[in-house]
Amino acid sequence: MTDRLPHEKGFHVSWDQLHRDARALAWRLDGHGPKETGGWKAVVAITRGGMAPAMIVARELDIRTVDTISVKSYDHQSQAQAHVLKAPDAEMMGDGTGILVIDDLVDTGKTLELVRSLYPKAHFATVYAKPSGRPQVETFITEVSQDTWIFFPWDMALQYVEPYRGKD
Ligand SMILES: O=P(O)(O)OC[C@H]1O[C@H](OP(=O)(O)OP(=O)(O)O)[C@H](O)[C@@H]1O
Ligand code: HPA
Ligand SMILES: [Mg+2]
Repeated sequence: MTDRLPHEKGFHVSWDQLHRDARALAWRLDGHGPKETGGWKAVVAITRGGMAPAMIVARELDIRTVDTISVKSYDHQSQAQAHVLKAPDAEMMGDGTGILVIDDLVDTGKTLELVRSLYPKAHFATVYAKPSGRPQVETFITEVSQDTWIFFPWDMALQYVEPYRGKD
């Protein structure tokens, strides 16, 4: 995973915004499933960040078969490696034809690169994308610059902030 400290900008996503963007992603994907499987046959969420977007997409597209894949990234002397901790149902996945793989965002693209190597015919969709990862994703909604850290609603809490014009 990319460290957020060197990121210059922050992009804060509320639940409401996430909901609207995930719905927009679903609408973009609607009707674009492959003919050989009669459209999209299942949604696979990349845990954990892909789970909320995947649920929203599955609801919008009326897909009730939902599975997960868990990918863990490791840093070996700055060479990031990833491996699968939990795979989705192998019989359902096949080569990925008709499967919609959903994640919250693509950053370097390493997570999707690994999943794509396992299911080359799947369709890869994220809500947000950064330029380095864009080649790994077929469909996304909003692009942010590489030096932007995206803050998701499940990682944030409402808190008091001082008025802009202070008391002194
Ligand atoms: O394109 P990449 O550089 O691979 O980064 C993107 C991935 O990193 C984050 O997940 P993370 O591994 O932090 O786990 P989480 O979803 O459980 O928070 C994010 O949810 C993506 O899955
Ligand atoms: O910008 C990000 N935000 C949250 N998690 C992430 N994992 C990789 N990049 C990001
Ligand atoms: Mg993730």
